[in-house]
Amino acid sequence: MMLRMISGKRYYGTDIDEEDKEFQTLMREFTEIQGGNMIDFIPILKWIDFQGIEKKMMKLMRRLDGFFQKLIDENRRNNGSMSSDEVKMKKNTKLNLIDVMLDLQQKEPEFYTDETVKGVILAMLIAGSETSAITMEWAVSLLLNNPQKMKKLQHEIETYAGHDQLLNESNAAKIKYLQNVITETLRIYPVVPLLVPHESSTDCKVCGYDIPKGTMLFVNLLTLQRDPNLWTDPMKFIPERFEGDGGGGSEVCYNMIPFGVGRRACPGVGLAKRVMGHALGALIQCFDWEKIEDGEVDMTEGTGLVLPKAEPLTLRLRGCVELKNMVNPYWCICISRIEKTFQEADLSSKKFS
Ligand code: HEM
Repeated sequence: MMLRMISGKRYYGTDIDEEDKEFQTLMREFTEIQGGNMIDFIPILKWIDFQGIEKKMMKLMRRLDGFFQKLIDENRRNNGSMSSDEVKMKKNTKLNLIDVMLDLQQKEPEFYTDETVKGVILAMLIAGSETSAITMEWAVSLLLNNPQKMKKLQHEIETYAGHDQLLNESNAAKIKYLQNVITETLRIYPVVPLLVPHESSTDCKVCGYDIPKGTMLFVNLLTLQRDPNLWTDPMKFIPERFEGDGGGGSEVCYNMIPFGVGRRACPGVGLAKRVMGHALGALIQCFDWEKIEDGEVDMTEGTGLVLPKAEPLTLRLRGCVELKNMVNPYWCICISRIEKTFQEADLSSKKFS
């Protein structure tokens, strides 16, 4: 989805070509290297970088840079020297992010350089893809371990969207319980558990402690959002706690800040909530979900800059509704690990109407 917004292209699906493979490899390598990178957090490790992370990252960034440059050049060739209005008219379709940035480049070339455009592409991909996918994986796992909540959510979705139509973006945004499920998931499993490193620009005091200028500061969301002094039964999955006034912890009180707060807070919060609500809601509307293993889904946390599950979620889905006007129910399988499970289980779409 992020890629389609950025370049109008789609590198995932069944018809995979060389370009798709190259992109998937680059993204996987980036995640792997970044996941094992402690240098940004403990700078002294830079001097004993035995895994050669910095070198590996620089090499990878050169390849990524080349890939993004090709995307930009392609858009530039397609659009010629047209303004965004002309491009829009010509394509009779929505513009992608590169189109918009190239249009800005025409107006302010010294600011919107290709370097800047590539930086924005990278930031969108890195910050916007795994975060939402991993949160949905945690949400589904929590729902499987709490069947009553799953039933309640299915009922709410059915009440809003019925069986005749696939849940759409605006329906999903109105289902309060669905939004509460996502909020509660982000409380227990905040996907960016230490936010991103911040640095004090002047000497200051935080909670009575003197913080000198230039100190790297982390915010530990796991401690904050699971604090028994702030939350009743903090490790229990209770989406209902956000009903009414929030029932313990609203973002205003800073008890819960999965998207950060202030000037450098996540700018993708609106998009993320919409995407997760829509995708998760549609998946739950279309399928009954079953655990494969006996017992509870393993909720062990993995390591990395983001907070993945240690063990990828594997599950069995059974189509539970036949929706009218729905060409391919698989459009909504957007969690790559789930998609992989489908492919492995050889549940081709024809078998699955
Ligand atoms: C579940 C989904 C997401 C979560 C939990 C999340 C969380 C965060 C957090 C905690 C930060 C750091 C804030 C801070 O340090 O104070 C951040 C930064 C950022 N996020 Fe997200 N994010 C999500 C989705 C997205 C999406 C979909 C986009 C892209 C459109 C995005 C774009 C960004 C960018 C560009 C930054 C850096 C902002 C800056 O440094 O000024 N995020 N996000």
